[in-house]
Parts: sequence; C-alpha cells; structure tokens
Amino acid sequence: MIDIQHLSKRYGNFAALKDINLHIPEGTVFGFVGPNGAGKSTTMAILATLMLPTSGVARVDGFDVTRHPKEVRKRIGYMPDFFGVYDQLKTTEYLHFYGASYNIPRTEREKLIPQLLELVNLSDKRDVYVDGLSRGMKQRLCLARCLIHDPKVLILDEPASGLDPRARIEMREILKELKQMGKTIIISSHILPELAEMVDEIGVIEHGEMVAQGRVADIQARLRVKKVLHVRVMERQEELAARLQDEAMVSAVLSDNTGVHVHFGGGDLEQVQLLQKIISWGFAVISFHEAQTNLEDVFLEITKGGPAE
Ligand SMILES: Nc1ncnc2c1ncn2[C@@H]1O[C@H](COP(=O)(O)OP(=O)(O)OP(=O)(O)O)[C@@H](O)[C@H]1O
Repeated sequence: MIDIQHLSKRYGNFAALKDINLHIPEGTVFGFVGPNGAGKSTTMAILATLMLPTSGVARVDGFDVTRHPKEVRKRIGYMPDFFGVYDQLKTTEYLHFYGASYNIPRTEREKLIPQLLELVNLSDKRDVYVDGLSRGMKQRLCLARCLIHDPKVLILDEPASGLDPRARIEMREILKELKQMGKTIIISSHILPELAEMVDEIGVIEHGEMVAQGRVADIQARLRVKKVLHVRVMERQEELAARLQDEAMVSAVLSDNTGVHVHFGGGDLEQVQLLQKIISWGFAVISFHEAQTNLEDVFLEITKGGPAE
C-alpha cells in the first residue's frame, strides 16, 4: 500500500532524507520512530503530496505521489503534527466543511458525521465551538476529519503528542478500531513504547536514514538487547549514569525519573561485580534488578547518535 524507493529530500544543502526505502503492506500499522529532527515529518509530508522529493519514488496504492497526487489524496487521510482549527465553527460544521471539500453530498454527510463523532468519542461535543475543545479533543476531531472520505491509508504525524496519559490511551483505542477496520496506518512518534501495543512493524529513522525496520520482536532479537538492569540510588543518579557508560559490559545507559536503565551484556557473575562496583563507588543503592527489555531500550540501542540538532 505504501512503497518508498530511494527517497531523498534536501532542504538547500541539508540532506533531511537519505535514500529511504520502505514497504508497507495493506492493513499494516506501521510505527515510524525517531528522535526529533530525524526526518519523520518530511517523509510523511511527501507521502501526503504536500512536498516534492528531491529524488526517489513514493507510491500510495500504486500511485506515484509526484505524478498522480490527486489519486493519492483520495486514498489518504493526513494528520499533520501541527494543525489549526477554524474557531468560528462548531464541531459538526467543521466536519461538514471538510466533507464538502471532498464533494460528499450533504445527505451522506448527515449520516456520516454522527458516526465519525462517535468513533472519536466526541458525540457530546457536536454543537460546541472547536476552539473550546481541549487539545486531546481537537486531535480527535482532526482524526475524524482525516477519515471523512474513508481513506485506505492514514498518515498520522505524532497524533498523541502533547496529550495527557488518559487522552493518549483514548487515542490508542481509536487507532485500534481503525486497524480493525482494515486501514493501513503509518504513525510517527518519538516515544516508542507509546506505539508498542498497536504497531505490527516499526521503522527507526535517524539523521534521515532508516537504521532498522521490521517486526518489533525481530528488531529486538537482532539488536540482542540481552539484559536491562534497573538501578535506583539515593542521590547522584546522573553521575552514576555517566560512570556506567564507561563500563565494559554496558552498551547503553538511560537515566529517567524511575532510575538508571543499563543495557548489560554480562552474565550473573559480572552482574554481581557491577553491583559491588557501584557500592564501592559510594552510591547508596535502593534497588538493583533485571528489568524487562522494552521498546524504549531497543530505541536507545539503535539511535545512539541522539537527536539531529
Ligand atoms: N522547511 C525546512 N527547511 C529547512 N530544513 C528543514 C525544513 N523542514 C525540516 N527541516 C529539517 O529537516 C530535518 C528533518 O525534519 P523533520 O521535521 O522531518 O523531522 P522529524 O523526525 O519529523 O522531527 P520531529 O520529531 O521533531 O517532528 C530537521 O533537521 C529539520 O530541521
């Protein structure tokens, strides 16, 4: 359904995409992941026919985005990472406006719009002005707008960004429903676990290059993120993280508000020695245990280069 071959994009002298290849079969939910500035939005804008590639080919349902943009537009629903809503319109009017833009007759819209509002859990907001909606509601309204012409493909650029945990879960549930409806979905995020539950495949992009692509489990296996140790200390957590970076068996270190996550290649004996070492450095260890490898760890392992800017 989506086929990208040797796609490159330059902004002046800057190469934002470098020879990207991507093949997404129909009905797949594809998670497009990468740090800020990696090239996700650029790829999605090209797929959405809003930007021309410098070289290479991108096709949606067999149609070339450069040569047949109108055919592509019939087949896609695109949700950009930043979007505006017309503040003089009510929710229902807003969807009528977009439906009319796709030449959907009013009688059909009258039936369709309540269904769409129900799908995105906004039925009770049908007569509310769109600028009075919360951010999460606006995101869901924008999603409904993308669905109005029943596209086969959804291109969603960070649909859950800026949402609180409850709103994220709500968004995830809606996307699950869309998957069940057979849509092909490409969804970007710089937060991998957010996608974990719903994607069939992921592609990881960094500095404009695809660094890993395939089924989540395969990527996990390929990268052999064997063991992740989770360490909590009373204080000086950042110092501990920095020290652990230099340890021989350690391949990556992530420090967050839950503690330090250490990718560790050693066996039981080396693990004991590492704990002894941390204590000998004078850290007061609250806990030290093996955590389950999650997608965040995989992401960290792949994108060692960090953000582009
Ligand atoms: N119009 C533009 N002119 C010049 N450089 C641009 C332009 N748009 C994007 N870039 C650069 O291209 C690179 C890729 O940007 P892009 O927005 O595709 O990344 P992204 O992966 O979507 O990042 P984010 O997660 O922050 O949205 C970045 O370094 C960005 O600064």
